[in-house]
Amino acid sequence: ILRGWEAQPHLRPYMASLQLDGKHICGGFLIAPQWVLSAAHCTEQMGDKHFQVLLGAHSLSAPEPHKRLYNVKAQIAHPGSNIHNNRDDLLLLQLEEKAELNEHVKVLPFQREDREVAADTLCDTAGWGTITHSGKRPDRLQEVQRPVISRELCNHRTRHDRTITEKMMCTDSNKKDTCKGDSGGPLVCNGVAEGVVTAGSRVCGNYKKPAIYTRIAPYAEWIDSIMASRDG
Ligand SMILES: NCc1cccc(Nc2n[nH]c3ncnc(Nc4cccc(O)c4)c23)c1
Repeated sequence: ILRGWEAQPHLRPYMASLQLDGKHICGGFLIAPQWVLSAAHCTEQMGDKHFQVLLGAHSLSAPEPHKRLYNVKAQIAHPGSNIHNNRDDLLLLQLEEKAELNEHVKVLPFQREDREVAADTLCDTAGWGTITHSGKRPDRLQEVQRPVISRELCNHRTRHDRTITEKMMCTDSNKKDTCKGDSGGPLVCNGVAEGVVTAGSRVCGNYKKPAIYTRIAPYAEWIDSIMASRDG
């Protein structure tokens, strides 16, 4: 997160850190006691390693009472996701067991009605992604509030030039923005997860490249079918 601020500890108890060998790679969030939603592009760095999911954390390094690292029993990328574009950039992770829910670990509801979030709506996004262009990584969860921009503006020739589908949405990226390591985190509007951070052009903080999110509502049935099909 560029030009954001430290989140109030544990006020975003749905936040997950996807880690490889103890290193934060991507964000994610708890959508059910045993399921985390993230971005399919996050698996591009895995090689033959397996993610672990950190829940209940504010600091990545300090001991905290409700922090717990979960192994992943299954990880399902959306069948339409691929490395060449941002379409269907969703990843479902089934934890080895149901997360222990408490004040610091909670499920975040996601939008099921497939209706656009109005432009200028202020939404929140959070993550342990880089906080400077030089790639400085925070120890504690950061957050930022950004206004939604219309798909028409986001698709302008000088912005993302007609690559934003009706299954994506955008927020203004002037200075304050998501960045490397924030992929997979939620875009929360009025307390509901409307989108999942995707890297898009990977540019951060440049108003000419608005931040892109995979809208969740169009995928509600896919998400439900995967969760139901695995000892749901
Ligand atoms: N704002 C959109 C967005 C959301 C999530 C991730 C991203 N960026 C990135 N995702 N993956 C990446 N691998 C390498 N570099 C990256 N961005 C980068 C790095 C240094 C300076 C800078 O200005 C941008 C990214 C960008």
